[in-house]
Amino acid sequence: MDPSSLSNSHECKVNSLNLVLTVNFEKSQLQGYVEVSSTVVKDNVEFLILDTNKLDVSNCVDSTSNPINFTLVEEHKIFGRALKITIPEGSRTAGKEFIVKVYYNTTVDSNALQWLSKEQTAGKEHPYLFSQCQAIHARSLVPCQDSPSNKVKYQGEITVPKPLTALMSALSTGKTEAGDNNVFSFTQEIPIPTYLIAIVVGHLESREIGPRSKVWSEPSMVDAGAYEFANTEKFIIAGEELLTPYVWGRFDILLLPPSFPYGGMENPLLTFVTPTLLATDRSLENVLVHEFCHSYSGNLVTNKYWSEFFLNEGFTVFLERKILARLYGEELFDFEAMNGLKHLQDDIDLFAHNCQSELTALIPNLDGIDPDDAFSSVPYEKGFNLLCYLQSLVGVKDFEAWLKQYMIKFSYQSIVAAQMKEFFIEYFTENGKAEQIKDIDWEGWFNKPGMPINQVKFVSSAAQVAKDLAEQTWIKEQGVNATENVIKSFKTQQIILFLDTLIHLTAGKPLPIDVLEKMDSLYHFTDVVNSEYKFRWQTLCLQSGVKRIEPKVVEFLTSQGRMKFVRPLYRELNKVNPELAKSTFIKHKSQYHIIASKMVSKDLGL
Ligand SMILES: CC/C=C\C/C=C\C[C@@H](O)/C=C/C=C/C=C\[C@@H](O)CCCC(=O)O
Ligand SMILES: [Zn+2]
Repeated sequence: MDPSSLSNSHECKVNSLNLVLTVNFEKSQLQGYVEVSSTVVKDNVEFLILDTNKLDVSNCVDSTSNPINFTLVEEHKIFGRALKITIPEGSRTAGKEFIVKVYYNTTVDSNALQWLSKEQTAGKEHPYLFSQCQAIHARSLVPCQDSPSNKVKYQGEITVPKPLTALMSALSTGKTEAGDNNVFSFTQEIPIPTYLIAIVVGHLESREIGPRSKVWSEPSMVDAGAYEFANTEKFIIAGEELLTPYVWGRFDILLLPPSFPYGGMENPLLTFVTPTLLATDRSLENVLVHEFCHSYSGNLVTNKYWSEFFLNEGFTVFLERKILARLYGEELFDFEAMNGLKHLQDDIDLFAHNCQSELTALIPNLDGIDPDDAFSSVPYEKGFNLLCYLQSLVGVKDFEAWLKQYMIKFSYQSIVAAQMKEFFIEYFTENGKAEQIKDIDWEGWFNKPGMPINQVKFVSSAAQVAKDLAEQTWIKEQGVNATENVIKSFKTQQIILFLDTLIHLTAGKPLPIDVLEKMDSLYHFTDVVNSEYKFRWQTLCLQSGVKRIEPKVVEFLTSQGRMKFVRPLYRELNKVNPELAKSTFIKHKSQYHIIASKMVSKDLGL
């Protein structure tokens, strides 16, 4: 049973959802109904139980519009309200189909949705709506069995005011006119977990960037997006070579407004990405590779429960780095791995500081815990390190062969780590490698908090050069002999590692202000476009007490809402200037996504 869901797919399993909704921008509401088709799993099951959160449910009817009894159970603070729908007596037999139409509206408190006024968009002429359902927010978009353990097909019929366009994480099947509105139709024929249901409505335009890919965004950003993500087809081909043919058909990209709270979200057929990836030189395309890799790990082979999130993210980071290494040189794999370890250590330290070290286990206990509160780099980087360790035992070639078989075996399923472990042992025992894998401490890997228990050594000379520049030239020598030359030859990822190393090594012992000023006069970090540099540079400056950076920090904090940037930066600003941090957040709170706003509020102790 999924501790993050109140639903009962083990008794009555939902197979498909048909969302028939009108988008009402005046009220910031989706209005309409969902037709839920389910199969009764056991005899004598009285109820179909769906998750809802902050939804107004008005009625339940059968296919001939006869009313069906329902009750909304008292609200759980984290998991919302269970909707108990009475299954008619004649259908309470295992194998029987049960279809119910649930009439409902979303509310302004629906976590999954962000409604932007026209002033909050780039074009300033039309309002905009987008969703973010991972991990447990689909229930605030549509009544559903909101657990990754259950996969559903879905259809959508979305009515939007002209001239806006609606898109979903599904195939577009048509558009019809209805007076002042357009009705867009969609179908997702591959069963997916509900966290992958997605919708966007806005003034959208698209550009072809490959034989199966388009970039969508507001008109003013679409060319920049098309340039930035031009390598998409190369990633798809590399993924198909490493794994199996891409089954989803299209891989389109939606470039969102700046308040999108994540780098990217792997909504099938329509990956959502933040505009903070627009570095103008394609240097942040690794996020796109990451989202593409979720087409396999996550979207085909899905974690059954959120506690097993590393099956989605650890595998995806591993695939992402494999593909990047194939395209841009093998050393990149170790380079990224070294950088990842640093982030892992930072997050483990942060959880320890907050007395929550148990959440740094690869499979943490999430009973009663909001998955958003447990989110960190642990499932990403520790999961990645587990796979590197397993690969080191059996060799790269055989491990890659296993990975392909793993995808084939578990595609279209939701699984737990024990199934992955069992298949690994079975596969390598049959392939003559029982001896190599006999001492794996699975229990320690899965359940022990903290850093990985068996650390694979990563080697990268490019990483060493970046670290040397930080350690030797700037920390030891305080920049006395620094010139602008060395960094000129650096790739983006080296500059990021350089800045990360400085942040890491100067924690508690910040660089003097004049040293940072000299660095800025040589490297011009204050005015960079690249969001990854900006975030790290501003962090360093705040830690050293560079006062002049504060207005720049406020500008960055209020011009985008990606949690990876805004949460740590607000925390840093709060340490040196709590008044500015709090007043900035309070003033701009409404422009952030609800999830981001909730997390920053907690971080600032508001
Ligand atoms: C161990 C269990 C922890 C968490 C459970 C699952 C989901 C957490 C929830 O907060 C949703 C996360 C969504 C993430 C989407 C995209 C990320 O990969 C982006 C990473 C950060 C960034 O680049 O901005
Ligand atoms: Zn991911």
